[in-house]
Amino acid sequence: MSRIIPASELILNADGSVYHLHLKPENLASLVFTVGDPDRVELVSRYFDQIDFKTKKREFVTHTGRIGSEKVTVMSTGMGTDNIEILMTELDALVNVDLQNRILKTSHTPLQIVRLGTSGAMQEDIPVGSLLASEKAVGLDTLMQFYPELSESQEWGILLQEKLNLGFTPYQAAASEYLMNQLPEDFFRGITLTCPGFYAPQGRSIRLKPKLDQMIERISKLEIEGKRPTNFEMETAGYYAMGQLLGHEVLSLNAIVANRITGEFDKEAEKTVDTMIRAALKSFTKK
Ligand SMILES: O=P(O)(O)O[C@H]1O[C@H](CO)[C@@H](O)[C@H]1O
Ligand SMILES: O=c1cc[nH]c(=O)[nH]1
Repeated sequence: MSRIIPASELILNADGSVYHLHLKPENLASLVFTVGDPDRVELVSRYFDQIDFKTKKREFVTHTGRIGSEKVTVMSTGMGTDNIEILMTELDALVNVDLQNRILKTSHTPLQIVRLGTSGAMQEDIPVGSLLASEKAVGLDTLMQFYPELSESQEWGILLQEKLNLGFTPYQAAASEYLMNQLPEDFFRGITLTCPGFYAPQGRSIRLKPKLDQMIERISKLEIEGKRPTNFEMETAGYYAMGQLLGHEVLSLNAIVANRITGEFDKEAEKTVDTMIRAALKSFTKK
């Protein structure tokens, strides 16, 4: 007999929707595009042929509709891997838990989840305005301290711990090869550092000086099998790790809006994000 998940663990709203996302199973497509910024949701759904469902709770804004005959969802997550843990757990519950009876379903349904985010490059030859798919992501946050060990090798986490003298081992997880193979060649492929903050955790200094001296210089020169860390953002490692543990296909795409070596910010960031959105819709939908 399957465990009945208590009401305090799998929290449902009065209408039967999952607690934070405010979605019911029928509101979700199996292809889900995610964005950090709630205002970016409509920049994706404006390319849908029809929108059948819209909802909003906290930073989680969802539009579900169709491109041609294909059902597609776009939703926002806000910033940080703590939000990604909620997103991935509740998306998974929508397809893999019998919400009425509060038991796990006996068959597993995988989702395809594609992040459409912004990011800062840490290599000079990845200019602002370019697009990058994260092959692997290394999490400098503590989320994976609370979940089972990831099955893949953790060489980047171990190297970063050693070179930055960290008191913990960052975790590492990879993109879905299935989704990556559908992406055009003109996307850079890279090793993404997922940081638990935008300023000091990404080597930025406004009034407070980051504790890690020369962080960007130290990280950007690291190399494993001819590959170097490429970019900073705040969610990808959480997506990849949760996707791996829960059995979903996940890919993170990054519009490079900052270059941390040249000090530039993309003057046409909105255009770069739109180029990424259109490339993703073309690659992952049938139309
Ligand atoms: O543009 P989004 O998708 O929010 O992604 C990036 O931008 C935010 C920081 O400005 C972080 O969430 C980071 O991961
Ligand atoms: O430099 C950047 C740009 C966007 N998002 C980040 O997290 N970092």
